[in-house]
Formats: sequence, structure tokens, C-alpha cells
Amino acid sequence: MKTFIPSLILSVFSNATIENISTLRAVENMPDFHDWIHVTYSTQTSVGLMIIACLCIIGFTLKRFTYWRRHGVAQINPPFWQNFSRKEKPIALVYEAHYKALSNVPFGGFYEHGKPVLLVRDPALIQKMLTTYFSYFPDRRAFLNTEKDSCSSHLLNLTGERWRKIRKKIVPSFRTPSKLTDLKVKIKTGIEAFELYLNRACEGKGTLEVDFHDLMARLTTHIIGLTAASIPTDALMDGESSFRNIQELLCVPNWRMYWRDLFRHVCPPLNDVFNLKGHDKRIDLFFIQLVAQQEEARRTGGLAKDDFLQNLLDLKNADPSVSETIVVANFFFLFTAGFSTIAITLTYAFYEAVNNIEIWIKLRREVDSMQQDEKIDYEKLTYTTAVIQETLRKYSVFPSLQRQCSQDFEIPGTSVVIKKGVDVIIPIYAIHRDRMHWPDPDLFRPERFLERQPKSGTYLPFGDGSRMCPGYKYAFLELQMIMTFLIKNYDIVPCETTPLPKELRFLARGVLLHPENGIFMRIKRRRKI
Ligand code: HEM
Repeated sequence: MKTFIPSLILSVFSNATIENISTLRAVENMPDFHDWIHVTYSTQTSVGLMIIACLCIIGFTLKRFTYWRRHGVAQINPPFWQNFSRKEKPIALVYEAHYKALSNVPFGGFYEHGKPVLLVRDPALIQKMLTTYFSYFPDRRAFLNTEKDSCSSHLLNLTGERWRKIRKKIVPSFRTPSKLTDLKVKIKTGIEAFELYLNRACEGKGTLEVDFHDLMARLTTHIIGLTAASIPTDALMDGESSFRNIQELLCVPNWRMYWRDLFRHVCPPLNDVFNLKGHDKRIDLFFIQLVAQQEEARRTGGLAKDDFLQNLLDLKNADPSVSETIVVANFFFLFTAGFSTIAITLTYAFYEAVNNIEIWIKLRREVDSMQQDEKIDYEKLTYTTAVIQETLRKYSVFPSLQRQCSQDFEIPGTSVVIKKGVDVIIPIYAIHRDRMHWPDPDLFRPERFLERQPKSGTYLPFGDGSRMCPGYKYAFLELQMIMTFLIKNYDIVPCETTPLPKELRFLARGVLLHPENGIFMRIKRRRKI
């Protein structure tokens, strides 16, 4: 076998074969024999070429899938096909499996769509990579063409100077104390509209059995409509909601998205060749039209509004380098981040609280002891805040943080160099459920946040460093306001279809930690006390 393949390859190109053929060509009055020789020759050539091609593929694959081993880093060897197969497992669990497989090392390598990716486990190293060594890891993995793709050139994907400029300008609109006070008023308006919607839905039977995730998504969509664009959305109206339909397209993955992602990951230049978009065209169109309508209405009405969109429009008017695409993309992202992350967190927080009567009683005691709504000091809601923190630990909405190495980086204390362009994954879902850092990690125990501060690098629901989530204060405020409103005014209990903890599944292929098939619960107006 050892000599068979090389001799076959040689025979394809060797003079001997050519000489034989020219001798035989002299026998021109023997057509059948000539044909036979021709067929044999072309079969030999094809087989030879196929073998060469196979050898090249095998060589290339072996080289690619031993990248980490060759660089002195422990690696996970998934079956080759798994690199390209459709992900049937939620990404949180895929990375958790890698995290566990690399349990003896501070970092290790794996392969995603054939590309080497570094998974970092050590909290101290993670902390440093996100903060002290930020200049080596300033950006996330970029698969999209932020120049051409309407909804992709937003903060999450932008890099370098373009990212810095936009972040500096839009972050104050949801972080400074005065802005947070304004936002509080808008969130309250949204909650009031929701109360009418919920009471209407509970009418008749007096109780409502509902997919709590869908209910929370309607509420948070309505609120982000007010805070981001000062518009009431149709999410709290009966019947079809255009906003919810668009969100379904965005959050529920399908085959088209899978193939698009695969092409993008395996061969990024295909982005440009086929002009691949990050999202369904209908999503792009929806947000392009929404921004254009709002811009026109504000120009003709002469009315600048106090919201996220106005901030982006002001930025575009003041700086010619800020394009319409940047405005649409960032508006799209704030809108999406603003509804989905908060709806998911609320769903799991209530799921845990209603399944644990002690937690529910403690929450209610704290909320009932507070003053009337207008005067609630959310800072003082220590137990409610601990429930939110514990929810974000057990169910980290973003299961991982991503970075890309921008210049060769030698990991301190080792001789391992992370090469420029290598992707880095920080598996926060797995870290948040590691018993080394969190005793009884599957237990929902808010008290752990009242007892001690988490160790640095072990609790990262909002990321860290200069790329940290700028919306975390706004998110906390909204979560606290919605939780106090619901706990104060409604009884929420599990129903027959509420999944047991062991039955709870996350949506496979989703970017965020969506519950699969929603979480049904029963909700009823609380009797006046
Ligand atoms: C429970 C709610 C939320 C969670 C758990 C969350 C989590 C995260 C995480 C983990 C990141 C990546 C951080 C990193 O790479 O270090 C991120 C980025 C981001 N988030 Fe949030 N987020 C939430 C709500 C929001 C809200 C309400 C907004 C705005 C309205 C928002 C806006 C952003 C933006 C703009 C980025 C990109 C920041 C950048 O790259 O400069 N997030 N978020």
C-alpha cells in the first residue's frame, strides 16, 4: 500500500506511459485497441488526480485540525463532520462540554467550522484579557460585512475607530443618572399600558394561562418602542403584531440562516461575492422603513425627541462619516437588545420564583414593604436585585463572550502565543455553573449574592472591560420595575404544562439563551390586601 499510491501517481505522469501510448498509436488500423488504450489512459489519469486531490484534502485537514497541538495547547478533537453539521445543541451546552473536557488546563483549543478557537477557563486570565490586555482583544469575531449589510454595522460588530466613536456617543443616552430618570418615566408608561392589556386578557376566567416568555417579550417590546423611538408598538394589541412577527424571524433560527452562517464562517470572502446578509431581508426592510418614517416625521414636525434614535440622528447630522446604515443598524441593535435580553431574564426569574415558594414569599414581603410606585427606591430592593443577579448567573442570556486577537499575544507565564486573527471564547454559561466557583450551581439561591461578592472573572453576565454591555443599568432598572409591578399586583403560579427543572430546554441554534417552546405559567390579578 505504501508504494502503491506513489507509483500510481507517478504512472500518470511518467514517460513510460507516454512512450507506450506513442508506440501503440502507430497501429492506427486497430480502432478497438486504440479506444481501449485511450479509456485506460483517461481512467488512470482521473484516478491519479482524484488520489492527489484526496491526499491534499487529508493533508490540509490534518494540518488544520492539529493547529492547537502543534502550538503546544491542549485541544478537543471533535469528529471532523461535527465542524460543519447543523448545531442541534444549544451553543451554551456545546461550550460547556468543551469547558468540562478541558478541566485540567487554564485554556485550550477547539475548532469551529474548521477554524481554531481558543477557549479560556481561568478567571484571572479572563479578567486580564478583557481589561488589562484589551488592546490585544479589542473586537469580537467578525463574520459580517459591516460596510454593506444594513443591520450589521452596530456596536456589537463594529471594530476600531468606528466602534469607539459610536459607543462614545450613544452610551450616555442610557447610562447617566438624568437619562435613567427620564427612562424610568417611559418604562412606567409602558408598564401602565401592559396592565390594561393583561387585565383585558384575564377578563372572563379571571386567570390567564400563557407562555410567559411571549408575554414578557410583548411588554419589553412595548417599552423599548417608547425608550428607543418614542413610539407605541403594536405588541400590546390584540391579534397579529408586526413587531412580534419580525422578532420571531430574528430569534427563531431556520435552515436558510444555517446555510448562510456556514458559508460565512467557512469562507468569509463569500460574504462579498454573494452579498450575504446577517439577517432575513424582511428584518432589514422593516427597520430601514421604521427609521426613515421616524426621521421624516421628526423633520417635518420640527420635533426632536428624547430617545435613542434621536441620539443617532443627531450624530449622523453632526458627522458626515456616520451613514444612514450606521443609524439603522444601531437602532436595530438597541431595539433588539432592549427587548430580548430583558424578556428572557424575566422569564427565568419568574420560573424559578414561582417554583420555589420561599423565594416568592421573600420577594413579595420586600415589594409589599415598599412605598407607593412613584417613590420606590429601587436601590433598596436588595432581595429582588439578588434574584435578578442569580437569574443572570444561572441563565446567562449571552452564553459566551467573544473576542478576536488583534496582534500576537504571549499568554503570561507560558510560551504560548495567540496569533493575530485567532478567535477567543469565554464560556460564561459554563463558568457560572462551575461548582469550583459556585457551590451547588444548579440550585437557585439568591442569597449567595447577599453573602459575598463574586470572585473576579467568575461572574460576567454583562461582560467586562471597554466592550462591556453599556445597557446594564438600564436593564437592571427595567427588570426591577417590571418585577415589582408583577409581584405586587399578580399571583403567578406554575400550570400543568410548566416544565419541571429537568425538562427545561434551551433553543438549539439560538444566539441567546431562549427557552425552547416557551414557558407556560398561570397568572391572575391579586386580590386587594
Ligand atoms: C439582561 C439584559 C442584558 C444582558 C444580560 C446583556 C449582556 C450583554 C453582553 C454579555 C454583552 C457583550 C459584552 C462583552 O463582550 O464584554 C453585551 C453587549 C452590548 N449590549 Fe447588552 N445586555 C443586556 C441588555 C442590554 C440593553 C437593554 C441594551 C441597550 C438598550 C444593551 C446594549 C448592548 C450593546 C450596545 C452592546 C455592545 C457593546 C459594545 O460592543 O461596545 N444590552 N450585552
